Amino acid sequence: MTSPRAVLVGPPGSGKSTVGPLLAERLGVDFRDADADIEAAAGRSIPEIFTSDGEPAFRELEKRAVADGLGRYDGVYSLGGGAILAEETRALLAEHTVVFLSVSMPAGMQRTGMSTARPVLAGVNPRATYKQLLEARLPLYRSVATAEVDTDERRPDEVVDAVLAALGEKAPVEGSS
Ligand SMILES: Nc1ncnc2c1ncn2[C@@H]1O[C@H](COP(=O)(O)OP(=O)(O)OP(=O)(O)O)[C@@H](O)[C@H]1O
Ligand SMILES: O=C(O)C1=C[C@@H](O)[C@@H](O)[C@H](O)C1
Ligand SMILES: [Mg+2]
Repeated sequence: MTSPRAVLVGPPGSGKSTVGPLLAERLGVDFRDADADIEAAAGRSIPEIFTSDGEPAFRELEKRAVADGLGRYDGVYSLGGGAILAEETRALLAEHTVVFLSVSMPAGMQRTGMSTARPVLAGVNPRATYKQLLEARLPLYRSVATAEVDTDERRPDEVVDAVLAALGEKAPVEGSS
C-alpha cells in the first residue's frame, strides 16, 4: 500500500506548508498540502468555505481529503492545522510516519500575524484563541506523532534537517547523484 514518506501536522504557523516543500525537495519526492487539495476540489478558498458553509462542513471535506491523500500520496504530505481534531483521521494516522512540528504561542502568533487566511484565528482576541487552540490540540498532535520537532528557534531549512534526523534519514549531499 502507498504511504506518504512523512505526514506533517502542527498548529497554524508551525510551518507545515513552508517546511513541507523543502523537505520533499531534500528527499526527492512530491509535496502535497491537504488545504490546497481542499481548495482545488471546492474551487473556493478555505475562508470562503468557512464563511459560506461553516466549520463542520469544512471538517467533513477535510476528513475525506485526508483519508484520500493518506492512501494515495507517497511523498511529503502536510495536513491542515485542525485535521487531527477528527478521530477517524487520528486513527488513520496511526499507520503512518507523522512529524509534529511544534511552535510556542509567541512564535506561532508572530508567524500567523494578522492574516485573514486562517478563519480559526479570526475574532476579537487572536492571542487567547491561539493559546486555547494550542492547549486543546497539543495532546492530539502528540498522540499521532512518530516524531516531534520544535520549530521556534529553527529556520525552515534547519527544521528540515531536524525532521530528517528525527526520521533517521540522511539528507542527500548537495551535488551528489
Ligand atoms: N521555522 C520558521 N521560522 C520562521 N518563520 C517560519 C518558519 N516556518 C514558517 N514560517 C513562516 O510562518 C508563516 C506560516 O507558515 P506556514 O504557512 O508554513 O504554516 P502552516 O503550519 O502551514 O499553517 P496553517 O496550519 O495555517 O496552514 C509563513 O509566513 C512562513 O514563512
Ligand atoms: O488550525 C486549523 O483549524 C486550520 C488550519 C488551516 O491549515 C486550515 O486547514 C484551516 O484554516 C483550519
Ligand atoms: Mg499550511
